[in-house]
Amino acid sequence: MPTHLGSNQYGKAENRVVRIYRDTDRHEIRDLNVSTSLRGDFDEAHTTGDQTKILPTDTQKNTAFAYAKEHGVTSPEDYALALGTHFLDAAPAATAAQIRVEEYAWDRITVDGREHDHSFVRGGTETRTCVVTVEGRGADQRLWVLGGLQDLVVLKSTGSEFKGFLKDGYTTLPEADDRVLATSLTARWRYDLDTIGDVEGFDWDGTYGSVRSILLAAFARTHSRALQETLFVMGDEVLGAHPEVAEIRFSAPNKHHFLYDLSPFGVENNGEVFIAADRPYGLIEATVSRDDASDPGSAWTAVPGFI
Ligand SMILES: O=c1[nH]c(=O)c2[nH]c(=O)[nH]c2[nH]1
Repeated sequence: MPTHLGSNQYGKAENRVVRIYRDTDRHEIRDLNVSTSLRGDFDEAHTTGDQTKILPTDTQKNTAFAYAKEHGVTSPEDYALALGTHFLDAAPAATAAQIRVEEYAWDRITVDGREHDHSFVRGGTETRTCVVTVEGRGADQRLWVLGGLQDLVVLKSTGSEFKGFLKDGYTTLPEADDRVLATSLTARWRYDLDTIGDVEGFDWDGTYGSVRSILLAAFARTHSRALQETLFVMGDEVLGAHPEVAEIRFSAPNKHHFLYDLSPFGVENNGEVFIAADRPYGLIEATVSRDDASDPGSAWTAVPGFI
């Protein structure tokens, strides 16, 4: 039976790299989950068993740790760009490298009103993410950077409605003038590197913080007629404030909060007691792009969970 090898990639997933900066008494911590992946001319490794062109995943792991010291982790994006570029030099058969990073937040512990120098408490459920893709070498090299966050859990206790929707014989959902709106937001945004220009000097951390703040403020301020509308407003505001962001994609589970029926007990429930259902959930996904956004190229190739 004739067969052939289709698309493939390989690398080391989920290297838990923790970099501590301890040059002064006030330590800094970057806590990362790093996945590396190479694509290219690796057919023989699969079809004949010849591993000559394979840079082992173990070597990729070692490099991820070594680069945390040799290059440093000033931001996930800067570190991932250095690592991705390195792998194209190290593995001649690779045509592209993809580096995916999740960063876990640590906040300083406050003791007697002062932030401690070297003690931290894990911050929230959310993680910062980035995906860097490096393709080609030398003058033909192309880079793509996605910033992002996942599991940013937000809720508004009013200022949300859902009504006027299509109804058929299976519709039971009542129209809601005032409901709880909650989601665990995942967002990824694509940076336009031509607009950024100086990739090495760019303030990746500051931009991440600004995008996150805009998303939260837009969620809070927008009177929501649907989660779909809220996502669009959030994306539109990020693009309005950040010319260096070409597009933003969202995946947002609608974490339903249903009013609990207390009438059997003769108790009035005036929008005060809800049951938080964990499944099923509505899953709302959307992309907001600039009309003149640059070509996404390989930015989204093999990025899981995105339309
Ligand atoms: O914001 C919402 N969007 C929907 O598409 C939808 N569908 C639904 O049942 N509830 C909601 N809420």
